[in-house]
Amino acid sequence: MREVDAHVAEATALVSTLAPVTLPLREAFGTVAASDQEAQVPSPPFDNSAMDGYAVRAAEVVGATAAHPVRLPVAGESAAGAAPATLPPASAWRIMTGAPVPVGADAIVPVEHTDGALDTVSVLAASESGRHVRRAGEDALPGDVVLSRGEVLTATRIAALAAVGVAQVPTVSAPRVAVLATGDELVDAGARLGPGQIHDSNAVLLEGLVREAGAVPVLLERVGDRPEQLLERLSGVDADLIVTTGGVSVGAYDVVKAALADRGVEFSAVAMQPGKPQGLGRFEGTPIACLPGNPVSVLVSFAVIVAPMIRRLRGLDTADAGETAVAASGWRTPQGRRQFMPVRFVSRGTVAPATAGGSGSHLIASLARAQALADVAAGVDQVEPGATVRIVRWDG
Ligand SMILES: Nc1nc2c(c(=O)[nH]1)N[C@H]1C(S)=C(S)[C@@H](COP(=O)(O)OP(=O)(O)OC[C@H]3O[C@@H](n4cnc5c(N)ncnc54)[C@H](O)[C@@H]3O)O[C@H]1N2
Ligand code: MOO
Repeated sequence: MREVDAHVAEATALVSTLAPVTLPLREAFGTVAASDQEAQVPSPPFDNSAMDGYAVRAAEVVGATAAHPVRLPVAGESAAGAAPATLPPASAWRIMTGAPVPVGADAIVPVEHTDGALDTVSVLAASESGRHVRRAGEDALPGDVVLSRGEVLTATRIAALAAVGVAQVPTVSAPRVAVLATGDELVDAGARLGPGQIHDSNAVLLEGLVREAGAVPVLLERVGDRPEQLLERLSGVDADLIVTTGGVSVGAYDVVKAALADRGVEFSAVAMQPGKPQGLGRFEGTPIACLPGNPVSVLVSFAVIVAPMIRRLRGLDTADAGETAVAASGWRTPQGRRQFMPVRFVSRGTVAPATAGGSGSHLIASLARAQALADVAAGVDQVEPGATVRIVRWDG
């Protein structure tokens, strides 16, 4: 049997990071930055008021109290969006939040600390230089790196770029991942089950997992156990990666294996449970991963093998996050195969098996509770309560 790490290394070697494209910010959500991005303008771009109130010279309101207000003529007013003004000596300037601080002013007195008058204002509290002034560049200066290469463009990062004057960004777009389920026994969700039939849950599982991993699913119409039909379905597919499920084992009707074994896909047994039978290679030049049909095996194979391929396509680091958790309850593990047990978090940092009946690879309904996988080494045959386990996730 092939070691898991060797198989994953072969899988990731099949793909390379997609060529960068430059996208306007609004189209860049979820893509990965292909280069560092620097601020083009300072943030804030100019000194501005943090409060609705009056811009003053702090030195001119020294000692102001409610009992002994300092009275200053109001020389003008500025709302957000106004051009910068100049504060004449011995006066105040009515100002709104976000408006430029007038030249000469060095403090803002909030309106609550005044009588709010429009002609001559009574200042009821002293202020100090710099109070309630948001300084130009205190957040970022031109040339500061706001986004680093390899970072995902999240809402906050896109907002930061917008603020510092970056309108478009070179990014690696979401890869297109084609998904194909196989099997004569499959019918769509909602269809009445005939004898021997089951609902196709792998196609929707993979479609969602691909999305959660930051890629775009391309759902191909399911095929039965006929190799010619499968070849026809895959021929000419426009995708960066193809993922199939089912038909890779040693059964008499293992359609994927029958169709692809002598067409550039290598089938092997990987020392993992579940997910032992696997295929990897290229179909018409496109990287392809052929996963087994059991639904839990699909989830595990995706998390362990396909998710790192998608990460590489996206230009993300494929290294493991190194997350661990403590087992709240124990479970048995198979001999000689590294186990990936679907687990749920019972509390922060503590996990228990998500599937009631152990690690059976058909327990799809129990997967609704799974939040991660616990990775248990091949040499371990029992996870004891309180043991530390490595955690594998499947999202991007
Ligand atoms: N004699 C042996 N039999 C099996 C072995 C073995 O080593 N020797 N390995 C077992 C293991 S482990 C796995 S995993 C499966 C893999 O089988 P296949 O990849 O060929 O998958 P199928 O036979 O097509 O399906 C397996 C199972 O999953 C169900 N299935 C398939 N597609 C879907 C779908 N889209 N949605 C829901 N469920 C699906 C299918 O009905 C089967 O029950 O082989 C073992 N056998
Ligand atoms: O390897 Mo199979 O995926 O155990 O059920």
